[in-house]
Amino acid sequence: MPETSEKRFLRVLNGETLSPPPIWLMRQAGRYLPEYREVRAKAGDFLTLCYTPDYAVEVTHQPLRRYGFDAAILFSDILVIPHALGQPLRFVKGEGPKLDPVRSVEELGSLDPSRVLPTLAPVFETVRRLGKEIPPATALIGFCGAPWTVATYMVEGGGSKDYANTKKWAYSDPEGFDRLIGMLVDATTAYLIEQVDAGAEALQIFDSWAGVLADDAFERWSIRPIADITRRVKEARPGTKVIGFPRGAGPMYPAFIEKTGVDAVSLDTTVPLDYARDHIQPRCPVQGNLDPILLIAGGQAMLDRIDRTLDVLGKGPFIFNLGHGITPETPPENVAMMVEHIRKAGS
Ligand SMILES: Cc1c2[nH]c(c1CCC(=O)O)Cc1[nH]c(c(CCC(=O)O)c1C)Cc1[nH]c(c(CCC(=O)O)c1C)Cc1[nH]c(c(C)c1CCC(=O)O)C2
Repeated sequence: MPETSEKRFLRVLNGETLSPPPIWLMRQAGRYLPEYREVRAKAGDFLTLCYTPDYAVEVTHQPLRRYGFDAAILFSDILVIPHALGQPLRFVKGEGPKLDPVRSVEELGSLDPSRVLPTLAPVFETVRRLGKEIPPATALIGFCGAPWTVATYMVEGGGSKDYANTKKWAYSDPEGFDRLIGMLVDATTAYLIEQVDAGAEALQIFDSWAGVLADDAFERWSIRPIADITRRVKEARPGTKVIGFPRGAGPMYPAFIEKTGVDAVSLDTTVPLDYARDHIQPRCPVQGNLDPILLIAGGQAMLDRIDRTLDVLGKGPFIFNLGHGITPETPPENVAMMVEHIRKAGS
């Protein structure tokens, strides 16, 4: 018997196969929901939303109320780590996050790891409150960005198309770049342990830009730091479940699972279902991977793909999710249709 509670999401992380599968969506709290936009307007600034437990708890609840998802994910952002290290960060409407870039070992001197946990205290308060307030059958997921993905924002100063500044630093001064990655490993490990202590029941590590690295660079800057974080969190808090999301890793998914020690992986949209069933699911429970744009299109195309996904992955440990975050253009009624269809198909 699994040693966890009966929460369906945790049972699958422990290796059980459930029909219908548990469901949650990456970025399930967000701008596609009018009630989110209302709280967002009240908070004014996005970071104020993340750092005000009253607001963050409320927006975490919103998708649960509508759809009864099997898991809640803490409302915060992967970029609170650079912000808490002291790197100036703002969210510009229509442009996404903007940071004052750090591009050398010398510039790392402006960052202060001792600020991280005190600055993030409101996030831990949000987790504590969610643990008490979410429905008893709903699991609570904590999260962080993976060091590589967070580093791309820190070095580029925001989003990027080619990650050229980050790669130039990494390739020309790998030891120096490792200092940044090491700083992120330390800060992220402490951040995740605090989330577990506050009540997070599983953790997801988002490596959204892992797929732009060649195999040796993927090994050094995606796998190795995630392995370090996973090992250290599990040593400090035995039994903690960790889900990895090496988006775009393709045929490197199996090596990622073996070498990082994560308990489950989130599959991006490009991972073929048959490949996932044959080469990934035998190694660990999987989560994914509906194209978020199919959720905008809706209709029969969406329902057909859901059926095929359930058909191929539903015979093993599987959590229904998207292959990447839900987008602001998604009609909320399509999400309702998706959830209803999955639950009907499995009952
Ligand atoms: C790369 C990344 C970020 N943030 C995140 C990632 C990894 C996952 C992924 O690849 O999608 C993760 C994230 N961001 C957010 C959450 C909250 C929890 C949830 O999933 O509901 C989570 C898990 C809230 C958010 N984070 C952000 C919003 C929108 C902010 C707003 O309301 O204006 C939300 C709801 C802002 C954000 N945050 C980030 C960007 C690039 C942006 C701007 C682009 C965008 O707006 O989608 C960085």
